[in-house]
Amino acid sequence: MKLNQLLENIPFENEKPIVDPEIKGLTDSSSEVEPGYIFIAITGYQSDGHSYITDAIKKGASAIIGEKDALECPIPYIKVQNSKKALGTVSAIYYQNPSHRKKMIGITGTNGKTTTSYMVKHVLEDIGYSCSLIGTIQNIVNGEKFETNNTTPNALRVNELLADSTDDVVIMEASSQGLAEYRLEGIEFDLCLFTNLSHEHLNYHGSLDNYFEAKKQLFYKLKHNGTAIINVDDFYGEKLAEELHQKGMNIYTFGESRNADLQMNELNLTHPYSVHLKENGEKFPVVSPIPGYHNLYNTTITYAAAKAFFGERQSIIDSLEKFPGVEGRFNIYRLPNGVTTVIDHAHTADAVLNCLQTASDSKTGRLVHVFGFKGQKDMDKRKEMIKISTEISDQYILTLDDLNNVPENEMIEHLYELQNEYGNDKGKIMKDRTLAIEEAIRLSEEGDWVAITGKGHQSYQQAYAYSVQSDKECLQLFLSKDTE
Ligand SMILES: CC(=O)N[C@H]1[C@@H](OP(=O)(O)OP(=O)(O)OC[C@H]2O[C@@H](n3ccc(=O)[nH]c3=O)[C@H](O)[C@@H]2O)O[C@H](CO)[C@@H](O)[C@@H]1O[C@H](C)C(=O)N[C@@H](C)C(=O)N[C@H](CCC(=O)O)C(=O)O
Ligand SMILES: Nc1ncnc2c1ncn2[C@@H]1O[C@H](COP(=O)(O)OP(=O)(O)OP(=O)(O)O)[C@@H](O)[C@H]1O
Ligand SMILES: N[C@H](CCC[C@H](N)C(=O)O)C(=O)O
Repeated sequence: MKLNQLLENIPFENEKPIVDPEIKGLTDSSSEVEPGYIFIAITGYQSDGHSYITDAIKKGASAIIGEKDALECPIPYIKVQNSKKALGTVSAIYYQNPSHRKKMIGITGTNGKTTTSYMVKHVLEDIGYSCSLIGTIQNIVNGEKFETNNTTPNALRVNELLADSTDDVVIMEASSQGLAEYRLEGIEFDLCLFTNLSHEHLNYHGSLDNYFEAKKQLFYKLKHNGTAIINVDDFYGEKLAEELHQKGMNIYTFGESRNADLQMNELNLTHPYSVHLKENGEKFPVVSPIPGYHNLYNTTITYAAAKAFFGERQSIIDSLEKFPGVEGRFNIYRLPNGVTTVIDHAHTADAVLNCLQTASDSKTGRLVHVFGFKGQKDMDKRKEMIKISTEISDQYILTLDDLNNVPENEMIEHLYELQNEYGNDKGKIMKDRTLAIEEAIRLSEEGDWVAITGKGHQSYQQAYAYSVQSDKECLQLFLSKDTE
C-alpha cells in the first residue's frame, strides 16, 4: 500500500510528503521496524517512541508518524495531533477495515466483561457461529489461543487479530483505558453491550463521570444499523440508554426495571440461580450456569446478545445452562473436610459484595475471606472492599496481591492502616498469600466457605517474593477433586 493511501483519513499538521513510498508494514515498536515500514512514534507512560525515530530510520523505515516536531527527518515525517489515534486510523486502513467485514460485538462495563464474553461465545458457537474472542484472559482467533497483556490490546494488534480472523463473529472486551487510549480507533461494532459501572480505575480517570465518558465512547462506534444492549438497573446504564435513545440510536434494554425491553423477574438467589425473563409480553425461566445475583445479569445480557444474532429462544436457554464457566470467576472447589472454597476475580467493591453475598447465601457455617490489592491501582476502592468484607464475612485475612512494583513494606503498611481504620478485630494480615489461604482453610470446618478474591485466573504475582503460585495452585494441596 502506498503512503498517501494510508494517510487518507489522517489530518496532519505539516506539509504533505512529496514522495509516496510503498509501505510494507507498520509498527509502533522500534524493535519491530523492518525495511519499508512506517513507524508510529507514541508517547507512552514508560518511554517515548519519538526517542526511537533514529533507530527506526536506521532499520529502514520508509516514513514516520509522530506528534512532536521532527528535526531534520530524512524520510517523510507526518506530524499528527495524537499518535495513538493515528495508530488506530492507519492500522484500520492498512488492514482494510477488518471490523467492517466482521460481525463485531463489543462489551464494556466495570464488572462482567470477561464472563459475558465467554458466555456469548459459548452460546453463539452452539447456535452455529464461529467466534473469535479478544479479552483479559487471552485472545482466541480461528481456535488458536494467544497470550495478552491487555484486556483491549493496542489498535495495531486489534486490527491484526481481526484481519487474521476467519471466524464469523469477533467478541471483544472494551476496557475504559483501551477506549481512552484510542485502542479501538477505527473499529466499528454491530452490537455493544453495557454491563454496569461502579468505582474502579479512578486513579486513571479521575472521576466516575470521566470513567463513564470513556466507556460511553464504545457506543459511538456502533455501525449504522448496530444495537446497544444496556443494563438499565445501573445508574450509568440508564443514563447511557437515555442519551443514545435521544440520538435516535437502536437500543435494547434489560433489567429488573419496569421500563426494560427485556425484563428480569422472579430472581431466584439460591441454587440453581434463575430468572424469569419477560420479552414481548411472554415470560419464561432461564437458569444461570454460574451462581450469584450478578451472574443473572451476565446470563440475561448474553440471552439478549444471542437473540440479536437470531438465536432461537429455547436453544439459547439450553446452551446457557451448559456453559462451563470461566477460569477464576466463582470457581468452586469442595475440600474433603466439607469446606467449600471459591476463587473469584472480584477486585472492585461491587464485585466483592456480589461474590461474598453469594458465598454467604450458600454457606451453612462461617465465611472466611482472603484478599489483597494490586499495587498502583485505584487506592480509594480499598476501604470499601474492607468495609464490605468486615460486614459480610465472619473473618477475613488481608494478604498481598500483585505488588506491581510497589515496595512490599509500603503495601503492608497500607494494609495495617486500612485494617485499623475500616476493619475490625476479626481481620488479620498475612503477607504470604499461600500461607493466608492455608490459614483460612485451617480456620474452617464442615459447612464453612472460604472466598479467595482478587486474582482469579491470574497465575503470576508481579514483583512478589513470597509466592508465585496461582490461587488455584495454592488450593491443590487441599483438593480431592476438581471443580464442582
Ligand atoms: C498505562 C498503559 O496503558 N500502558 C500501556 C502502554 O504502555 P506504555 O505507555 O508504558 O508504553 P511505553 O513502554 O511507554 O512505550 C511507548 C511507545 O514507545 C515504543 N517503544 C518503546 C521502547 C523501545 O525501545 N522502542 C519503542 O518504539 C513502544 O512500542 C510504545 O509504542 O501501551 C502498551 C502497548 O499498547 C500497553 O500494553 C500498556 O498497558 C499496560 C500493560 C497496562 O497495564 N495498562 C492498563 C492501565 C490497562 O490498559 N488496563 C486495561 C484493563 C483494565 C481492567 O479492566 O482491569 C486493559 O485494557 O488492559
Ligand atoms: N455483572 C456483574 N456485576 C457485578 N459483578 C460482577 C458481574 N460479573 C462478574 N462480576 C464480578 O466481577 C469479577 C470479574 O468478572 P469479569 O472478569 O467477568 O469482569 P471484567 O469486567 O472482565 O473485569 P476485569 O476486566 O477488570 O477483569 C467476577 O469475578 C465477579 O466477582
Ligand atoms: N485486569 C486487572 C485485574 C486486576 C485484578 C486485581 N488483582 C486487583 O485489582 O487487585 C489488572 O490487571 O489490572
